[in-house]
Amino acid sequence: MSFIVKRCLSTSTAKNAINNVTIIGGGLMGSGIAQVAAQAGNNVTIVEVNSDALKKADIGIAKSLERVGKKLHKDNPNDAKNFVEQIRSRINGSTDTKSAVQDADLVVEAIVENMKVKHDLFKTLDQAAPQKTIFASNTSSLSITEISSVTNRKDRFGGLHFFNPVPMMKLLEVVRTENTSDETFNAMWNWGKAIGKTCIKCKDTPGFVVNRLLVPYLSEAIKMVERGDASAEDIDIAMKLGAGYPMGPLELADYVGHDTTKFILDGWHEKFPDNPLFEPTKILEKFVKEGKLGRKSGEGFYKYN
Ligand SMILES: C[C@H](O)CC(=O)SCCNC(=O)CCNC(=O)[C@H](O)C(C)(C)COP(=O)(O)OP(=O)(O)OC[C@H]1O[C@@H](n2cnc3c(N)ncnc32)[C@H](O)[C@@H]1OP(=O)(O)O
Ligand SMILES: NC(=O)c1ccc[n+]([C@@H]2O[C@H](COP(=O)([O-])OP(=O)(O)OC[C@H]3O[C@@H](n4cnc5c(N)ncnc54)[C@H](O)[C@@H]3O)[C@@H](O)[C@H]2O)c1
Repeated sequence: MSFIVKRCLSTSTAKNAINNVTIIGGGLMGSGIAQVAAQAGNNVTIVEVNSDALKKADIGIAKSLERVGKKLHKDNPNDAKNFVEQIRSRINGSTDTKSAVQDADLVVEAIVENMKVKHDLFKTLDQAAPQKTIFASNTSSLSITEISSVTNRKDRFGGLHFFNPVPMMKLLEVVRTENTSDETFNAMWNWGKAIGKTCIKCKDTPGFVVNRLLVPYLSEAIKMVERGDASAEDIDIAMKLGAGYPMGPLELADYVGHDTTKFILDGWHEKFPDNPLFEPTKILEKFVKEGKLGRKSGEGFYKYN
């Protein structure tokens, strides 16, 4: 990843309305979104809070691309290496939000799940980005309408909700608000298809489709551990072997990140206090307080090295 924002003309995506994509936040999700966009031929800029965070994103992307490259070029390590380098060369890093959106056709926000922090960011972005730029949030649970309310481009604003790990998960939820124009929705939808995802259309309802079903399931599994109904390991084995899920719910909660799940549940509990599905869980409180955020911090229900 180059640390200087420098655009080059991409011929492979000339027919596509969206060529230049800026991703704000290069964490778990942002780095995956940057990777798949670059793999599809987009010029990508990742914005992070400092150069260490950019370096971490770059390392994560390189590791993930190596796995993809090995599969694509099984018999030719040189081609695999070139593949990784070619995709990485399309990704730039920046710590300057304003200059990083100057040429953007699309900005995808993937920062912390907190309305105030997202509002502060989008106010800045709205002033800095050209009129044509479409804004999208990768929020897991917040209202896209509410996030967009601080901008003057509510018609050019929607949700693009990816799944973790982005390079492997095929789904993209494309969310439109009452204000999202047809043109914006179609551009987001076509971009989703161009980067290889299967898109579904969602209204701006809490959790869209997947998280409205998944988060209460994860939360109930955590409460089962709290109640001592079964161990984390046994619950995970049960759901893998008894329900055919690729990961058990506690493994998956570690994978998603306990800070993210806690933000989602807290937000919904505040908005819908009578819904028992959104009641806070003691284990999540404790994990987040202790910095045990799951796989990304090295520990959650399980330990990772
Ligand atoms: C909360 C949010 O808003 C919404 C969400 O994101 S909810 C979370 C949604 N995600 C899920 O439910 C994930 C469920 N888990 C899975 O689908 C699978 O366990 C998994 C794809 C993550 C990993 O698969 P698994 O078989 O367990 O492990 P592993 O053998 O390491 O990987 C399988 C393949 O994926 C590839 N892979 C896994 N992660 C990868 C990554 N980050 N980059 C590139 N390739 C990757 C591996 O190279 C491997 O490829 P191969 O089979 O061709 O060799
Ligand atoms: N974790 C998941 O499984 C998942 C899945 C889908 C959607 N989401 C959503 O995606 C968003 C990001 O989640 P994540 O898991 O990638 O979080 P993360 O903590 O891994 O990454 C967030 C990144 O944003 C950076 N950041 C924070 N403020 C910033 C700013 N003002 N400018 C630039 N960078 C900034 C942080 O340094 C961090 O690296 C959240 O809204 C979350 O709800 C998460």
